[in-house]
Amino acid sequence: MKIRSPIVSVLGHVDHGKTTLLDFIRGSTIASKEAGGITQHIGATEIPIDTVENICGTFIEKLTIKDIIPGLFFIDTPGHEAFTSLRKRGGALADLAILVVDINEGFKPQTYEALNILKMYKTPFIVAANKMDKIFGWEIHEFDSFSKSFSTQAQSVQQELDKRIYEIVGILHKEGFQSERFDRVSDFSSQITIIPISAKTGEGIIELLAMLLGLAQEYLTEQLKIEENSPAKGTVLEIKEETGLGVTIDTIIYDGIVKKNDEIALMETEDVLTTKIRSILRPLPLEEMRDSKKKFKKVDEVVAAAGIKIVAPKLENIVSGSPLRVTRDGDHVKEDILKELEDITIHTNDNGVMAKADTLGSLEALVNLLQDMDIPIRIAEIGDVSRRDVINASIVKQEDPNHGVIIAFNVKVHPKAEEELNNSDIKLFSGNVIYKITEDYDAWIKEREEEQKKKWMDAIIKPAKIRVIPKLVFRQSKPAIVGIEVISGSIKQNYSLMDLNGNFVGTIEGMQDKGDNLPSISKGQKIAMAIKDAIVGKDFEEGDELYVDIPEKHYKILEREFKNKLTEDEFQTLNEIIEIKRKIDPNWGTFGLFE
Ligand SMILES: Nc1nc2c(ncn2[C@@H]2O[C@H](COP(=O)(O)OP(=O)(O)OP(=O)(O)O)[C@@H](O)[C@H]2O)c(=O)[nH]1
Repeated sequence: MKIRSPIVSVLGHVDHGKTTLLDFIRGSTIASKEAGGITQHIGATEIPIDTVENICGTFIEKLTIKDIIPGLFFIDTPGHEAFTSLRKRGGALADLAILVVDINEGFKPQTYEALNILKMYKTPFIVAANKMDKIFGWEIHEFDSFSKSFSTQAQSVQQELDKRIYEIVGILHKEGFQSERFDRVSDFSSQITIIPISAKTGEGIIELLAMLLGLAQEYLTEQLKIEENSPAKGTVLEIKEETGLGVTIDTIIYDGIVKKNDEIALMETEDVLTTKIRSILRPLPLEEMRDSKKKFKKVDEVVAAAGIKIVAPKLENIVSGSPLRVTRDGDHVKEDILKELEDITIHTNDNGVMAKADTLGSLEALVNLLQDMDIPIRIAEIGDVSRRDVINASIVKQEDPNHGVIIAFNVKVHPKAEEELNNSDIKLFSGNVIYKITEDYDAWIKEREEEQKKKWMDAIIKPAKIRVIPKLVFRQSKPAIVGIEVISGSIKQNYSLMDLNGNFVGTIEGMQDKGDNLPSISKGQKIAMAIKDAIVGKDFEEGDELYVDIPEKHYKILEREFKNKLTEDEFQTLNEIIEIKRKIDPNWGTFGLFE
């Protein structure tokens, strides 16, 4: 058994300072050479524990974990990519996370997204409230601890900082987390720690590093134990073509050992690949890299945690985020990986949306989110949007218009697919903020439902009443043409009319005002109406009030869906119509048991 370094990922909204923070941590440690500096990995930087101790001094005296872990392993890919591509089965690859929030801007869309990812994977995290040096009046004390620097600030500056911290506390509370500024936290296992920092001046970095160690001690002692001699497990960060080497994979190994000539299993878009490692490459230390063109050193074996470049045949179709497993005779690694691929990509719905994402991890995040929203998924795939995807969506759309769409996260659209999209009415929801994409989709569905309702509403015969104006009979019959006034509601051609006793009077053949044909009329309008099949003096008289005859089915839909959309006088007229109808059939418009 060996204890490995905790893997730490940095997340946050664009420009809130993730890269600057990582650079600062790296830079300050490169500067302190006497402490042994840092180890470069592919996609990661390891800060040896001696260095962390040197920086933090008395801040970590009480922690015992510093005596057993080799260091802190920071993942260099900042942002949500780090999380969505850096996964291991059923969880995030990162053991800990730093959620960077610009203290002056607060939470932004990608901050929420990062928080959701942390929730999904249940990753312990701290909040770095960055750019505190930008608070008006802040006096910079480079590299100082937060506590020291804060104590020298003017009272108004201190108050302003706290005000902003409490805004973050408020938001986190809404998101289901208790949180506090780190020096006021009473229970580290239930409260999220907020550390005000400046990634630019280095203020507060001491506490940030100390707190990461504290968290590691609180949560991770078991998780960090690895078996040095077990076959390695890792995650593919990136697939890269390198001159002279061909296609290579940048990989983080989080457990076990990997050796040259080992057989490894990896995931392709639709299958599992096994291949043999030709060489393992590690980046050279920073100074050596500057002097020579060579960036890597060949090594024979590597033990977790490590970031390495692997050279092997047939790596062209590996997906980023793929698990990497060293295989040994007779184990089930291949089946395991295939099962994992199926868990994420196979969906049994005949009708459902098409989900596309760039990496396995981002596809998993997208699939999870869609499932949480009860959106059925027909196909989930890694890769850019292709013409075939658009055609597939069109097929679904014929059956199920709401789900004949493509929801694409962090991928491109092939020119052929673009063309196909332009020529069809398939909707593409795409972008690089997952929950913004799903929100847009949701909004679109709601809009469609409203439109649909409006169409229904228009098609439904609604309550209305007219009065036949005396002395305005233009024709007695075939059709009867009389002057009328609409007393309530609105009326369209082809509506049927009934009298006060529910007797059928005739069907409206046409409506005219000053020679213009009118498709519909509404309350207050006086017009000439042609009524088919009716005879004035027999079916109705001058001065009569006539009602629109509402079919029972329409009434039921009105009652169920649109009652609140009726105007007051329409509502009154509806009640009169019900009364008339029920004089003939007491059960008219009542709902049966199975409706
Ligand atoms: N004043 C001040 N500026 C900062 C601080 N941290 C970052 N910045 C500046 O903010 C800008 C964005 O910082 P980055 O580190 O690139 O932000 P990021 O979150 O990595 O952004 P992406 O990599 O694009 O997602 C840069 O101009 C930084 O110099 C800070 O603590 N104080």
